[in-house]
Amino acid sequence: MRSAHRVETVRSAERTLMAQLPPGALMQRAAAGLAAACADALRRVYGSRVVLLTGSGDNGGDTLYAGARLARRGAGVTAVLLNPDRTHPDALKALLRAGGTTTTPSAAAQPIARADLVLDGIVGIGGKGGLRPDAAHLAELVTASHATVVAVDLPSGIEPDTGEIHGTALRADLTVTFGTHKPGLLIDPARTYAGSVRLIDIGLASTLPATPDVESLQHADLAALLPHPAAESDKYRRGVVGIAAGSARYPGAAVLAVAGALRSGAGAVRYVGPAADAVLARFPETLVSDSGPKKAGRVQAWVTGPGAGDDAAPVTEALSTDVPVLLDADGLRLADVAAVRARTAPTVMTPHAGEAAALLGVAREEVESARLTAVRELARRYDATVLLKGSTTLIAGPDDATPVRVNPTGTPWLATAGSGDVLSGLTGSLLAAGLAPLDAASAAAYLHGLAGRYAANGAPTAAQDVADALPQVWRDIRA
Ligand SMILES: NC(=O)C1=CN([C@@H]2O[C@H](COP(=O)(O)OP(=O)(O)OC[C@H]3O[C@@H](n4cnc5c(N)ncnc54)[C@H](OP(=O)(O)O)[C@@H]3O)[C@@H](O)[C@H]2O)[C@@H](O)CC1
Ligand SMILES: Nc1ncnc2c1ncn2[C@@H]1O[C@H](COP(=O)(O)OP(=O)(O)O)[C@@H](O)[C@H]1O
Ligand SMILES: [K+]
Repeated sequence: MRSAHRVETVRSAERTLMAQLPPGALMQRAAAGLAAACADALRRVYGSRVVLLTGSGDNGGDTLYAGARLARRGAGVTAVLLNPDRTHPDALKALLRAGGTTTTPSAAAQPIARADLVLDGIVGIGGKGGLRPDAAHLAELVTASHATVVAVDLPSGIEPDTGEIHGTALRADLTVTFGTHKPGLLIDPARTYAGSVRLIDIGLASTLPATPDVESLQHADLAALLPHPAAESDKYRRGVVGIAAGSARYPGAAVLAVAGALRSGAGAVRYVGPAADAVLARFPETLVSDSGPKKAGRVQAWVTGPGAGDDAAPVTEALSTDVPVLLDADGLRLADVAAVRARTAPTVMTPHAGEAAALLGVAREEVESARLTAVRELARRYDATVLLKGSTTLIAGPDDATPVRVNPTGTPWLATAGSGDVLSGLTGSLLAAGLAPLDAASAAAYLHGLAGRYAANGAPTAAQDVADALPQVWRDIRA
């Protein structure tokens, strides 16, 4: 599991750790890790040209100490001081002793244009809001240069706790972060500003709380979560997933939801709705029932909503059962908030940003720019597990104390019609297999993202191909 902690939590853990160590020890650990990462990025340090964008806080201090280490190895290092009077004094002395030089923001254009490497030490976890004008000007010069950009702790200008960006932020190729990930490094829009992220161990794990604020499943977590049939399994023990989806107008949504469910570990898939012929033509193994969800026979989880059009009946009926329900697409609009809140079994909702915006009564852009706030608010309002789809898929449980999950595997190739229907069936299958709602939804997002990558393999793909790639993803994870 990859963990991320909010600034307040990081600060408190740092205080506890610092009290156990000699003064400055943490900053030296950070600077040593940062210098090593920069050396890797440069490949050859001796003779390279390095520019340090230096703010007046400890983020600037880390940067100057790392610059001193690079200067001692033969790099030509120039520090651009945004606030010369308030620059970290000891770190500045160390740089100058190592042979580094300083300059002002107004004279920074030439050194930045000639740099091989730029370190962004303008602001770290002490930042608020977008970059101020002089720092924003430096960010423009960096964007126009060919230098590799390494952000120190975070790309300056992003909101560390949420991944929001208000104004200008600096775009990095690599972010070297200290002690723990910060939520903003994992969540869009800020995530794309961070480039690849390298975590430096400064000993903080010993003082951070065990429960992070945000977390992200990794391969090993998936391998442990995926259901696997045992010797005594039968189709009911493996889980029967019910799909109440599709309409005469949108039969394809039902077919794709069934496709996702069949390839995700359920022992059987039951279908109810007007698209039975289309479903059977493609998947003869589906159990089709003429009645609604309540009378369809044994089912351990229902998926409802994809392609439903305006028919609220199957949605309402599925919600009235006492098994987990996945609500997607039209189902989100057709479901009554009070009915969802009143359920005793879990509900998982899977809106994209547009659907989430409609449910929250805000503009789509508001959801996209503040994903963490939106997913938490929906989970709270509906007392449900909410999976917010998009460039970074987030999953929140109804309880605020539970970390929000961020899916690390997504790919923009998944932005293709019907891929969300595959995800619904997939999630339903994992719910039917007995996974807890947060695990089912985050494991499904993980599998779906990888299946999108496998299916696309660098070229356009379609939703059916994503479903077809699921078994190979499954095999690779279990291997
Ligand atoms: N604590 C530790 O043990 C360890 C901490 N470590 C490091 O310390 C960093 C945190 O340092 P920090 O607390 O000094 O804050 P920091 O991020 O440098 O920012 C403060 C400066 O930014 C400025 N500023 C603010 N907003 C701005 C904006 N929008 N645009 C432009 N400027 C803005 C603000 O200006 P002011 O408001 O004071 O005028 C002030 O000068 C952390 O990220 C990590 O790198 C590591 O060494 C490991 C051990
Ligand atoms: N830019 C993106 N990057 C990664 N994944 C994306 C992106 N855009 C969309 N997706 C994913 O593609 C899927 C699209 O689902 P959805 O919007 O419901 O489409 P549909 O309704 O056509 O099935 C979701 O899993 C979503 O997370
Ligand atoms: K920074």
